[in-house]
Amino acid sequence: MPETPPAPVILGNEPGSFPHGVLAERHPAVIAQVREAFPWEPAQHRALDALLESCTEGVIEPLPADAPDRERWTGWGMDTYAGRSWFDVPWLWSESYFYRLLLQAVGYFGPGAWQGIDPFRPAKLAELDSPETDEELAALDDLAGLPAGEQARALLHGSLWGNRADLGFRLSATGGDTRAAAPGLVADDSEALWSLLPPAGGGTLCLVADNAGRELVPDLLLVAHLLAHGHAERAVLHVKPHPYYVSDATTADVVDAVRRLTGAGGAAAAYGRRLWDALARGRLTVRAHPFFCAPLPYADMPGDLRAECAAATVTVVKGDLNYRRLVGDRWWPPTTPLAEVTAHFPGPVAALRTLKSDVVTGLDAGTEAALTAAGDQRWRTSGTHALIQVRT
Ligand SMILES: O=P(O)(O)OC[C@@]1(O)O[C@H](CO)[C@@H](O)[C@@H]1O
Repeated sequence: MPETPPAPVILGNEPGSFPHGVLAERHPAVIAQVREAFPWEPAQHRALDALLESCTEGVIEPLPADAPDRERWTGWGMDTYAGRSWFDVPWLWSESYFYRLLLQAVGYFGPGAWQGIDPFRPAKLAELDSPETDEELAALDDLAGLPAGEQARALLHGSLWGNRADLGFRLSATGGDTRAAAPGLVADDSEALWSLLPPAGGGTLCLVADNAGRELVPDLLLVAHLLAHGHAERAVLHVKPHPYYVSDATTADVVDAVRRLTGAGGAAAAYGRRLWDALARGRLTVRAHPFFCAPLPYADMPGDLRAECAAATVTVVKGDLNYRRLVGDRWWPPTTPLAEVTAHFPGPVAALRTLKSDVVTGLDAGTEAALTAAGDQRWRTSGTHALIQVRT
């Protein structure tokens, strides 16, 4: 296969670009949201003030000497980027580091009384308790009467479009209208995914989760179905080791989601009980590897995680950020073959993602031409389009 030379890494330093808007507008909005979410103490308010000033006008500061993960961040490039503007370093790196410093500001890593308090939890719980979630769970009663194959396809699409319900995405003007009509698939390799996961096929599914709440619930429903119908004998759900990108799922969010299901009526409760049972029997495992909050592409995955993905029948990566990390956060021409940019990945991999950043690969030439003909490039970032891509 011909090698495509690596495209330029995306930075946030071009005013008017989507990445620049995230750094200049979304991050201040996230700080404002966090500030209002809890009755913080003066030291936390001062730290949030300092972070706001740093991330908009200042430079990247290293973690404090006693930060528990300082060494890890040194290995992830902190010394290289310290002292530089947030806008001039790889966008993926500055976004990740922003969330790390936000947790620092509110005392998440301790020591102290605020250790382990998730600053995004009120927003996540509000979403989980929303009437929209009620409606989505009630719809499961209608699904129950359909043949298993149709249920599987509906649940796959539920998981895919669940990625639109992204709390961080709703915070800034640079995001699109998440209720926009006429969503479209720009690539659909779902048949390849089903051939990797046939009914009664056994094997292990790795699912790299993205957002909590209205994305994690359909992800869990899909996993419950795949386990119940033997598409996988075992599933490993990879979540974030700590709060990240506003709504990313942690273990606590998995617990909240499963309890939300078991506490609901009808078919939803049956899914919840299946998941509860699968966890108890070791058929479903939750993992929170530190690399899932790393500011690096999956090409740099450490050996233990590589081995896990290599042993899986398929690894399904959810959402926009995981896609950026899978293919590399670069200005790829959209027709760059997916097989080339995912050649590093240690086993079959599937991406389920709504498009919320500029990165896209693996489009066929006709699709790209039709999308770009309109002149409006918002299909890349507005969350109105989605893809199911598979590299076997
Ligand atoms: O991974 P997710 O939840 O689908 O999306 C994450 C996201 O909202 O955050 C980034 C900007 O902060 C973009 O990559 C994307 O729009």
